[in-house]
Amino acid sequence: MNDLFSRNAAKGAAKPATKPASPAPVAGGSDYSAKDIEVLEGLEPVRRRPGMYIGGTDDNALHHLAAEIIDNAMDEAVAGHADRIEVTLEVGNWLTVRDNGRGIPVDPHPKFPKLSALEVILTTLHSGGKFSGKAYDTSGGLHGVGSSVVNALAERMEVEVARDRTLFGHAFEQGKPVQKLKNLGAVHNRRGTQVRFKPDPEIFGKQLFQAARLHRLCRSKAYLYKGVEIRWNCDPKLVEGTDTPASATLHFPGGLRDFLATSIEGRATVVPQPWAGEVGFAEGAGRAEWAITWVEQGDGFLSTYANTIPTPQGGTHEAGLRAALVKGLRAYGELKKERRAASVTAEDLFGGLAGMCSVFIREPQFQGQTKDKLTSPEAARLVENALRDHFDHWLAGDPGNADNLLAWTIERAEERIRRREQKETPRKSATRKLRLPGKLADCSREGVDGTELFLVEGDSAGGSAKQARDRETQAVLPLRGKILNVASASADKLRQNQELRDLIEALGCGAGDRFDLARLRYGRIVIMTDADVDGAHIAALLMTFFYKELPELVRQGRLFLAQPPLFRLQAPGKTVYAKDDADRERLLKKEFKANQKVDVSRFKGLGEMPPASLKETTMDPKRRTLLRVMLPAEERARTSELIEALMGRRPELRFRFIQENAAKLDEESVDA
Ligand SMILES: Nc1ncnc2c1ncn2[C@@H]1O[C@H](COP(=O)(O)OP(=O)(O)OP(=O)(O)O)[C@@H](O)[C@H]1O
Ligand SMILES: [Mg+2]
Ligand SMILES: [Mg+2]
Repeated sequence: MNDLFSRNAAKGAAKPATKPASPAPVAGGSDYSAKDIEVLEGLEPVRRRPGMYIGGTDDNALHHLAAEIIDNAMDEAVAGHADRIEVTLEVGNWLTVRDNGRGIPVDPHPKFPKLSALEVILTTLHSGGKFSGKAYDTSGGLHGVGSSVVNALAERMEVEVARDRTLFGHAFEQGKPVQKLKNLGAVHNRRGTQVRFKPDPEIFGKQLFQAARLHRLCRSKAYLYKGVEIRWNCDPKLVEGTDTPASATLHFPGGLRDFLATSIEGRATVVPQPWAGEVGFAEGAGRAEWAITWVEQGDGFLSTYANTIPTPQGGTHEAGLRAALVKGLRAYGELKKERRAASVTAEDLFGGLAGMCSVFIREPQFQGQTKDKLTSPEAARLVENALRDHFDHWLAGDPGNADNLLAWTIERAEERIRRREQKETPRKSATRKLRLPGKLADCSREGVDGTELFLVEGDSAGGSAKQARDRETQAVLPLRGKILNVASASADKLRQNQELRDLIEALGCGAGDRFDLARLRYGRIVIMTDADVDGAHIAALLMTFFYKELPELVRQGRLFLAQPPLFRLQAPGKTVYAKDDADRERLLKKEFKANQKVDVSRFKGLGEMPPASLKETTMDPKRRTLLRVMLPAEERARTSELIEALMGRRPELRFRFIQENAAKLDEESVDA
């Protein structure tokens, strides 16, 4: 090690050097000098600043420890030296990872002859066999940091290496060796490395490894590399009452194609078969594997990996994929003489994309030790070139597929352009002169895009909704009492109704003949009434009002129904919400154990729901489901007739209108 950087050298040098040169301390100043500069040695920096190495000390950071050790075993497998990895989680937060690879070298290290290579690897940062590319070809490890960081942050770590028919053992606590490397005698039928460790509660507090999360990690690793079998095991107590298996053999010769199939199970896709394949890069620079499709509704996802390391923040490989797809689709559009294809952007094509892309490259560069993003510059070009060709062939080979995808993407592009135009009519300038009803709690965002108006029943529900909302984008208008039955009321009578006048004022777009969609002040209008018969009636009345007075707003898909739950089911450590009786029975069976005591409460109204629950279940765009209210084309002509029939004379039919028609007509779940 370099003496210049050792702590004592720094201290020794500091004293004589600073005295003569340091000026007299000024008032309030400090005497800040070289003696204040610390140089941490060995693994101390890891314990002092875990964030730099594992991104923090939270749940993600904790699980990153497991990923580091599993990644090392995967590197050994991908290099062709191991084909089996066993991952075992015990009660007490002990995790064991064992592979049948070459085993970490245990011979004395040339640079530190008194230490085994194993000890050097585990007690020094930047020690490893992946710097030169001689021992590994396309490894996920590259810094020589991972296993030593885990060791530093473990209360105890026990390593066993089986090499040349001999078993060796070593043990560490908080990164410090507590014994010498031991020869544990002869072994047969065993080779490879086993690392067993327990994260240090001094660093991670009471946080524990979660079986579900580790199982998922193992599963994705097995999908990413067909040449490995991962045996997952955990104490059955840790997965009681959950979907996670206590043991599983994970081996997927179908690779990413199968991974995608299980990940989108049951969702309708734009193309019947995914675009999937595998291709080597030019000049043996590595390879890529991918499986990609597009979901018709809701958001998609894109998971990218480099040398089996997940890269949630994307990076250069993802940029290459984007470029290949966007350029490929535009070129196809040109070929088909579809002018509108030129306006397609990555956003349009990737919003509903669902898929995975995994690359294996030499000497990858990542951002930081958590490796959330690939930064190797050459990856963009390698991926784009290799995938572009393949994508072009796929499009040309199945015009049915390709035309579907093109039409779907163009539709999204046009929707995006429309949204942008709306946004350019700024909210406040267009509406400043408007009178707004006093009880409207408006949102603060300028512009219409992304904003919502919630129509709620009564002041107490209004109060809850105001606390539960996102002030920036969500406005709340409480409507008092039953609004008029609009189907049988005359236009004059309608205009006199205070509640409806307030509603039209808040919307800003006028009604009837004076309706102008461009002046609508919100992106979405959401009817949020109690989950009972009265609530359904009010919702039906409001929907009728919109059909009659602002039909264009409905036609444009701007009207929605919120879906508040009716029941809360609670047991220690678990809360779920049910939307009706059937749902409650289903959840009781599915979510809780047979003999468990579950506290079931029924919400009398939204006003009774704690704002946090209302937010979580009904209002938060990330977690709720909304129903879009729309009439299918063939029903549109009959709209007024239909409404007369349901709302005019026969009140007993009212509830059916919302229950059946609203559910089966063109509504779709959004935000899901
Ligand atoms: N399961 C294993 N089998 C064989 N060798 C291993 C194993 N685990 C670790 N090693 C050796 O120990 C070295 C150090 O591992 P460590 O995780 O600290 O760093 P790295 O994998 O090289 O890089 P990174 O810090 O990016 O993970 C590796 O380069 C490899 O030579
Ligand atoms: Mg590593
Ligand atoms: Mg190391």
